[in-house]
Amino acid sequence: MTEDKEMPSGEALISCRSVWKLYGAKAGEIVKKYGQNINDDIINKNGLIPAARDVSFDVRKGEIFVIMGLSGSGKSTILRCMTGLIEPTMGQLTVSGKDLGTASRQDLIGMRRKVMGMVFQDFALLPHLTVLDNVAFPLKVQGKSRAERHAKAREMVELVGLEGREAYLPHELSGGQQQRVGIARSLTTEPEIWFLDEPFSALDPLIRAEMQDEFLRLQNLLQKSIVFVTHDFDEAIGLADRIAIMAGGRVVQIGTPEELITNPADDYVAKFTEKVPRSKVVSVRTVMGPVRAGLTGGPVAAGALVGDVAQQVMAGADALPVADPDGRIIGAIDRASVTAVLLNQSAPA
Ligand SMILES: Nc1ncnc2c1ncn2[C@@H]1O[C@H](COP(=O)(O)OP(=O)(O)OP(=O)(O)O)[C@@H](O)[C@H]1O
Repeated sequence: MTEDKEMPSGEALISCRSVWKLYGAKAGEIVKKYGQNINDDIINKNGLIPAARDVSFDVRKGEIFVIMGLSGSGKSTILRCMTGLIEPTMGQLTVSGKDLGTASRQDLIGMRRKVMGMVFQDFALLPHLTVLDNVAFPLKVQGKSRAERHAKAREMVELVGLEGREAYLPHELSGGQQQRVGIARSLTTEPEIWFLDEPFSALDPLIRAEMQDEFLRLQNLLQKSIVFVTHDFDEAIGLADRIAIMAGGRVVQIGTPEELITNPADDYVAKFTEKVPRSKVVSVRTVMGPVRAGLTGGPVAAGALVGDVAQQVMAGADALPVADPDGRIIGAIDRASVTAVLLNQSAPA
C-alpha cells in the first residue's frame, strides 16, 4: 500500500448477501424447507457440507479485497460464486450492478469475458501458444482482429516486463514469468474487476515477494477493483486494503490489516496476527497523541506506517507533528509510542 493511502470508501462493486453453498444430495430440499433458518444441527443431521455459510460482504470500487483462510475454509467457493462459475444454494450476489441469481448463462459468460479478469494458481496457460498468443487469447474469444489483439497483447506484455519474450512458449519460461503471462492475459480485456485465486502460491518465496511488489505496482497504475484469495496471512496484510478472514465456510472478521491486528475478533484471528510486526501495519494515526505546543520538525503523515517513520521520530525532537493528507496538523507522535509499536506492544490507549 502506498503511504497515506486513503481507504476507498465508496460504491460497492460486488455485494454478497447471506450467501450459502451447501453440498450434499439433500441440499436443495433442506434449503427449500428451512431457508435462512438453517443451522448447524440441520446441516449435520442431513450430511450436508457447508462450503460457504451465510457469507456477506461488499467489495468497493478501487480496493484490494483479500479473502484469507486455511485450506478448506471456503475461499475458492465464494470466489467461484462471485464469478458465476458456481451457483450459491441461497443468498444474493450482485456484481457490477447485475444480480447473478437472475442473470442468464449467456450474461454470465459475457461478464466473465468483459467485466472480470481472472488469474489462477496454476497459471492456466495454453502450452502450444506463444506468450503473445496466450495474452491475446481473450481478445480472440471476443472476436477481435489479429492486428488489434496483437497490438493490445504487446502493450500488456510490456506492462508486465516480458518484452522480448513474445515468441516464447510457456515451458520456456520460469514460474514467475509464466504467472506474468497469466496476469497480462487477465488484463487484456481491461476488466472492471480483477479476481486472483492464490496467484503466487506455486512460486518460491523470493519470486513470490517479487510478484507481490509487481502486483502492487500494477495496481497503483491501473486502480482496479480486486478480489484476491490467499491462505497466507503475511501476503494478505502486505497487499490488502481490507481482509475477510474465513473459517469453516464463515467470514469470521472483515477489516483493514491494522484493524485485524490491533483488534482481532477472536482467538482464531489473533493466532494469525500474533507474529506480525506491528510496525508494518500500525499507522501513525492510531498511536498519535493530541497536538501540543512547541512541536517542531516533521511533519509525518498520519497514514504512514510507524515502521516507516520510526527513524525520523527517534532522531527528532521528543515529538513530531502529524499531518493529515491536506497538510493540517492533527496530532503528535512521540518516541515512547513508536518504541511501544516497535516492541510489538499494544498501541497506547
Ligand atoms: N464440489 C464439491 N463437493 C463437495 N464438497 C465440496 C465441493 N467443493 C468444495 N467442497 C468442500 O467445501 C469446503 C470449502 O472448499 P473450498 O475449495 O472453497 O476451500 P478453500 O478455502 O478454497 O481451500 P483451498 O485453499 O484448499 O483451495 C471444503 O470442505 C471442500 O471439501
